[in-house]
Amino acid sequence: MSAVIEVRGLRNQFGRQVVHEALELNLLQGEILGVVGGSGTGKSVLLRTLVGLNRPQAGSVRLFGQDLLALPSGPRQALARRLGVLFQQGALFSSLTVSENIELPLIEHAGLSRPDARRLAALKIALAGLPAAAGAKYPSQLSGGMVKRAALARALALDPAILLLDEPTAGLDPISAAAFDQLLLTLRDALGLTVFMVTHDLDTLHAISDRIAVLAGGRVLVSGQLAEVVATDDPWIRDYFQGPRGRAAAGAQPSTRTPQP
Ligand SMILES: Nc1ncnc2c1ncn2[C@@H]1O[C@H](COP(=O)(O)OP(=O)(O)OP(=O)(O)O)[C@@H](O)[C@H]1O
Repeated sequence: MSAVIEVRGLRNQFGRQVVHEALELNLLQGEILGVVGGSGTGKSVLLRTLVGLNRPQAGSVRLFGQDLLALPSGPRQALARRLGVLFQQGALFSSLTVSENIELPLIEHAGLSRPDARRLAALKIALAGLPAAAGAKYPSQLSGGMVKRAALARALALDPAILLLDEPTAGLDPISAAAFDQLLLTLRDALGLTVFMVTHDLDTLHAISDRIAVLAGGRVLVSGQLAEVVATDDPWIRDYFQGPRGRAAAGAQPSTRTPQP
């Protein structure tokens, strides 16, 4: 399977703090990759680097074979538009309705007229599993789960090839989180998306990830299918996957899962 994102020799440093050192990662076409690691291991910084919001000190990020960091700003922004991002807090504009939040990139980047953008926004709202009436609401009028779906609808606005999600189920109750997991799986299958998902949610990892990458010590300690990762001899991995919550998540999963495309 081909890699749609290839990270090589990545170094990120803030002052004296080295967050990533010689980090290597592949995101494979059509997969859902779960990215885990202890707090502060640089998962969000990695996501921000992949979408061009953080410039690393060294290394390369190839998106669809093109070196993101070497491109001039115009082509770099065009390339980055093939990525849909769901940030940790949703990051919707609070002064705009849900529909207006989705219309904005359609008008700014795709050059659509306001009426066309509104029609397309309504489709994205439905795609994210929200009722049509949610379009006229402001983010503050939505539940946490609805905010996540609205942010997902916006991330899907420009028909991205890759979705990057920062803790998509954080703060959701278990039923809403499980519904969100299933939505991601459905969208991946229906739209042929590739998904990079930072998460602490063990249930999500078990339910929908095809592969898992574990960040530790500034690099990807291991990446592979769940069984391979769980078998890695590392204290953090053992505590994380085989602690009480890890065992509960493993026990809660049905024995069959949608196979990887
Ligand atoms: N712009 C920045 N300036 C300085 N330090 C930063 C910046 N962005 C991130 N950091 C630092 O980099 C480290 C990694 O941050 P990051 O948010 O990527 O961690 P994380 O793995 O996503 O953590 P969590 O699981 O708690 O969300 C942290 O110590 C953070 O303080």
